[in-house]
Amino acid sequence: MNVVKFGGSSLASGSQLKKVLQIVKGDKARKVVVVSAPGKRSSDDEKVTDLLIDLGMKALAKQDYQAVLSSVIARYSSIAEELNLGNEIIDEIELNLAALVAGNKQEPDYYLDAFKASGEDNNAKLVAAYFNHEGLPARYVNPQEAGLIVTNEPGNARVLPEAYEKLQQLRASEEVIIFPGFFGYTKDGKVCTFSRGGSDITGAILANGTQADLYENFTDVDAIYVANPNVVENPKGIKTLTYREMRELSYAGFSVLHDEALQPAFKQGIPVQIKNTNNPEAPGTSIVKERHSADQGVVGIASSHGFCSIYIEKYLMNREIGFGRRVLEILEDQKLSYEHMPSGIDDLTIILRDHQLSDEGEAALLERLRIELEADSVVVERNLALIMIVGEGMRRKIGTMSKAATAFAESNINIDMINQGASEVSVMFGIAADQEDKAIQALYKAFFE
Ligand SMILES: Nc1ncnc2c1ncn2[C@@H]1O[C@H](COP(=O)(O)OP(=O)(O)O)[C@@H](O)[C@H]1O
Ligand SMILES: N[C@@H](CC(=O)OP(=O)(O)O)C(=O)O
Repeated sequence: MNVVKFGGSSLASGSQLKKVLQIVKGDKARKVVVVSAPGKRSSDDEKVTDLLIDLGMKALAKQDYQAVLSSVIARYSSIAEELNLGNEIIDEIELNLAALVAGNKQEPDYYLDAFKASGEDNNAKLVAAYFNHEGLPARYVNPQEAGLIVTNEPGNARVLPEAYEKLQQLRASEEVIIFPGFFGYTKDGKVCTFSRGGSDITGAILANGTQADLYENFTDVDAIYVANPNVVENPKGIKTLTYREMRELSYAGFSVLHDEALQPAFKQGIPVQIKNTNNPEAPGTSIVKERHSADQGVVGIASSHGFCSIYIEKYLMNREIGFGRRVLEILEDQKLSYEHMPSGIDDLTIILRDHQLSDEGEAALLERLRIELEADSVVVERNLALIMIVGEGMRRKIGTMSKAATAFAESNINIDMINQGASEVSVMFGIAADQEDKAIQALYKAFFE
C-alpha cells in the first residue's frame, strides 16, 4: 500500500486535478492520498495558504477582508467549475470560511492556524467530491477522526508518538482516503498546523502510521536536482539519495521536501519517491536507507539565507570549565534557538536565524555575553547565507574541501565560516547573502560539470 502526497502545484487548477485522478487510478496500491491547498498556477499567482493568512490577519485586526475572502472562494470555485462539480462543495467551503471568521479571537495564533489549515481541509473535501463524481470511491478523512494528534505549537506543531498507532486503522478503508495535509489536532481539540510546507510531514506520518510500502511525493519537477533549478540552469537530476543526505539538503534549502518529513519515513524504513505530477512517467528520485554508488562524493549543493553569526572571543576559553554551558544558558534566557556552533581554541561562533534577533534583542544579548562571560570581543554579523555540500561518500573522498575552496576563490567569494558536521555527511560554508547564487553556480561547476 502506498501513501501519495500531492503538493499545491499539483492541485492548483481543475486540469491539475484531472492528472491527479489519473495518477491515483493508475496504481491500486495508492490508497491514502494526502493533499495540500491549491498552490500557484503560474509564478506570479498566489498560494491559497498565503491568501488565507491574509484573510485571517485582516479578520483578526477587524479590517475589511471581503476582497481576500472572495479571492479564496474564487480559487475553489474555478476548480469546481472546471470539473463540473456543482455548487454544493463551494457552499460548504463558504460556510466554513464564514464560521472561521466568526471564530474565537482570544488566542490569535490558534485563530490564524484554523484559517491556514482550512486550505488543505476544504481542498481534501473538494478532491474527494471530484473522485466520487468520476466514479472512484473516495472518502475525506478528518485528522482528528484519524487520531493525528500534535503538540500545542501553532504554526510549528509536532506529531505526538501515540498518533502513529491510531493511524493504522486507515489501512482498512475500502475507499481511497483523501486526507488534508499540514495540520493535526491538539489533545484538547484545537487545530494546529505544522511549519510551512508541512503537508509533506503529514504524508510521512501517514506512511509511518499505516506502515506503507512506499511514500510517493508528487510535485512539479522530474527529480530532485543536485542544485536548486531556479539558480542553476538545467541541473543534473539525482536518482537516489539516502535519508541522511536528503535531511541535510532539505534543511539547507532544497524546498522540494520538508526537512521534517524524513524522520517518520526513516523510522519505519519506508522509501520515499519524489515524482512529477506533470510527467508521471519520469522515474523521479528515490530516498532510501543506503545508496550503493559509494564512489560518489558530493551528491547535492543547497543554500539558504536569513542567518546571522555571533562571534565570541576570549583568551583561554579552552580552559574555562562551563563556558559553553553559560553561553547556551544566556541564549536560552533570551529565548533564542541556535543552528550551529563551530568553535576554535579561544573563540566560538553561534549561528542563528536572523529573524529571531530584533535590534533591541541584539543589544541585550551582546551586553550579557560581554559582561557575564567577560569576553574579549563579541561581534555580530547579519545577512549571512549558509551553503552546504552534502554526500555520504565525502568522508572517503580526498580533495573535496580543496575543490570547494578553489571554486569560492576563483569566484572571488570570501568564506566567513566553515563547519564540518561530525558525521562528515555535509560541510557548511557561511558567506555574505548577496553572494549566495554565485557560490552555488561556482560549486555546481566544480563538482558536477
Ligand atoms: N534541488 C532541487 N530540486 C528540485 N526542486 C527544487 C530544488 N530546490 C528547490 N526546488 C524547488 O522546489 C519546487 C517544488 O517544491 P514545492 O514548490 O514545495 O512543490 P509542491 O507545490 O509540490 O509542494 C520546485 O518547483 C523547485 O522550484
Ligand atoms: N499549503 C501549506 C502546506 C504545504 O505543504 O503546501 P505545499 O505542498 O504547496 O508546499 C503551505 O503553503 O505551507
